[in-house]
Amino acid sequence: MLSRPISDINGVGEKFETHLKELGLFTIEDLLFYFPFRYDTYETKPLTELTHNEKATIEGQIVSEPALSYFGKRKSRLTFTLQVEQFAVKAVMFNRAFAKKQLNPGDTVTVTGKWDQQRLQITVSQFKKGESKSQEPIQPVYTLKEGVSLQRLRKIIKSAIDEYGETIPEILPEDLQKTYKLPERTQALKQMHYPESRIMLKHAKRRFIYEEFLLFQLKMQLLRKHHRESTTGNAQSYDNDRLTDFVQSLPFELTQAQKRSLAEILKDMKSPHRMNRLLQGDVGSGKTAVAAIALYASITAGKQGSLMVPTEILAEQHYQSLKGMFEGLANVALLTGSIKGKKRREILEAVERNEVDILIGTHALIQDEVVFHDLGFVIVDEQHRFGVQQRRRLRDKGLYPDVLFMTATPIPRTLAITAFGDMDVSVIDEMPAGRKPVDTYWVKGQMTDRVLSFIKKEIDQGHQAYVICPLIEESDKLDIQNAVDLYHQLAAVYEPDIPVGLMHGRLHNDEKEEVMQQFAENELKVLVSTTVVEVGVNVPNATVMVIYDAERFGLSQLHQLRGRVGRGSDQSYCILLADPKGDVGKERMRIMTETTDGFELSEQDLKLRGPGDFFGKKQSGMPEFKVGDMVHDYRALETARKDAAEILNNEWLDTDKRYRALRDFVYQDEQVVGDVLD
Ligand SMILES: Nc1ncnc2c1ncn2[C@@H]1O[C@H](COP(=O)(O)OP(=O)(O)OP(=O)(O)O)[C@@H](O)[C@H]1O
Repeated sequence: MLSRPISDINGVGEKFETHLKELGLFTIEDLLFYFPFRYDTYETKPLTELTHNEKATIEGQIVSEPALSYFGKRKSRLTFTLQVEQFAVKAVMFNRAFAKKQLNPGDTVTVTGKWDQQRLQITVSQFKKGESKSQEPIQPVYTLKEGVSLQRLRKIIKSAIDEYGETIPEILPEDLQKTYKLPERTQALKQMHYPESRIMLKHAKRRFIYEEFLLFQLKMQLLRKHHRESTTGNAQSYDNDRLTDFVQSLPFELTQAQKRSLAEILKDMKSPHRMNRLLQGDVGSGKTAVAAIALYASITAGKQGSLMVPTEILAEQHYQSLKGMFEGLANVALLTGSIKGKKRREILEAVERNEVDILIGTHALIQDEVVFHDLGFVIVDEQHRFGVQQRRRLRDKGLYPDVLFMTATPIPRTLAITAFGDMDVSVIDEMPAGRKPVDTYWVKGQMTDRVLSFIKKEIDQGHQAYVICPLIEESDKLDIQNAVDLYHQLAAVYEPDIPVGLMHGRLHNDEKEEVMQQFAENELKVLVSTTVVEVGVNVPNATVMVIYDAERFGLSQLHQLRGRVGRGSDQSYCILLADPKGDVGKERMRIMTETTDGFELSEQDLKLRGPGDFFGKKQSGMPEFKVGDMVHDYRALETARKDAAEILNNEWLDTDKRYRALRDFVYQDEQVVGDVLD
């Protein structure tokens, strides 16, 4: 019934239907669930309770003849006096000359607009004749389009409710409705469109938020379960003794959090199901170390492993460090876009012949020419930088390889459970012993000279410094110019005593490699760089991170950059040079100086920016909710997640009569039925 076309509703002709389709409304169900994005309230308050500049609704009697005047090109102003309680209020209406005829002294009107406390004046945006009691106090506001006016939309929604309202199925089982005191579905739906009171609207919203989150969580968790149970994977029987020897050969003892994450990963590897796990941890918490051990486990099981990272610098760095770690134990090779010709062919052949145990690289790894002999384990670093397609292509190069995603962006729990509800998650929430939190300062641009002498002082003590240049877009020519300029400026200050290097994305790969190598070997003391060093770069001797125009970066990015220092046991410093104009910018700087905990910081970031922005718009892949808001309605989300888990654990969805309607609804989604996942 509800899936019938919208044209079945009285008053929807062909033309109107076309306009509605442009709004994404095809069926009666689409229309019924096309909820307002906002509600305006028109409840009157006594004048004395109004605050200056508030949007207010007042009711009064017109006591002066409305006066119309014109100004500019066809602009008009209509003014009249209203008697409200014992006060004379001036009402001003712009560009509504037509209203003069409708408004007469003695009339009672209800006007809504911006309230000016000092002048006892209201700038009217809406008016209605008659007392406020006769008006609807809460007005829904919908997204509209040309050809679809508010009145017309409301009219057909009303017809749809009248005609089809009773056929809307209740999908939540009674016990859940009772537990959370949720109104019944049809009733709630009516309230969403025609709210009778604030409180009834609140309950209606609560119901739909919960319903939306529960359905989402059920689908995500079903996908995960499905993935675990039905996909054949490889039970990798790794050699425990060799693995233990390897772990013991590392120059440090693993933290408890590293051990826990490793155990979770190894358990997945041993099981016949395919691993689909996210390893997250703060910058420098030792994720790469865990990943390396897991890769080694896979090798002892006779498989090949592969590590895909987002930048060439990072690929090179991982290659160098893994080569060192696996000296005499495994063959490690590097494949990036800049390795060409004969060398490339040799590497590819070696990979195919199983002479390479671990292949590290950028997205060059997913090209068709790369053929593995037996790929058993895939690690994808900074996974949100790769598109879903890219990740899938790498995974498909093996026969059901285990997949581990790593991210150094500590994802707030709120987001993790929604965005990655289909993955298992391991968290490294502990820093290696001996780390000192990075001291972070926010200074104004005019203090640059003092910052430069501070850098010198640290370098005199044998340390190194990064100076990050004001840019956001690596591809922007102007920004590269910024980096080059800053480099010349600093070279003029420091050289020849202190060698300064320059790094940016437009450098030739050989040059990049060379600069990084020189910095890693302490030949360069200061590295002026764009954000290419943002992820993963590991030079523990660097203790200073200076960020120019820090207000131009988001909190997560600042935190990533700061994570390049404080990687050894020496005290490190992060200096944010910033003159933020707006409050959000100032707030960001303040948060940075107050916390070094990446998880806390990203929660704050989420609040400042909103979830849509968190991963960058394009790659976000974040679910969009119609009624719920992940940040604001966090508790509902958490509750829904737990309830979904309980429903699935008890198999109520499949076996319990009370859950039948919910089950039908969940299984309507093709994603849940098919084997789609990434
Ligand atoms: N348990 C540990 N104890 C001491 N040092 C450790 C430990 N684990 C890793 N390290 C060292 O800490 C540094 C950071 O580790 P690693 O590169 O693995 O972190 P990461 O989480 O991958 O960092 P990022 O997110 O910045 O890429 C490295 O120099 C590494 O050798």
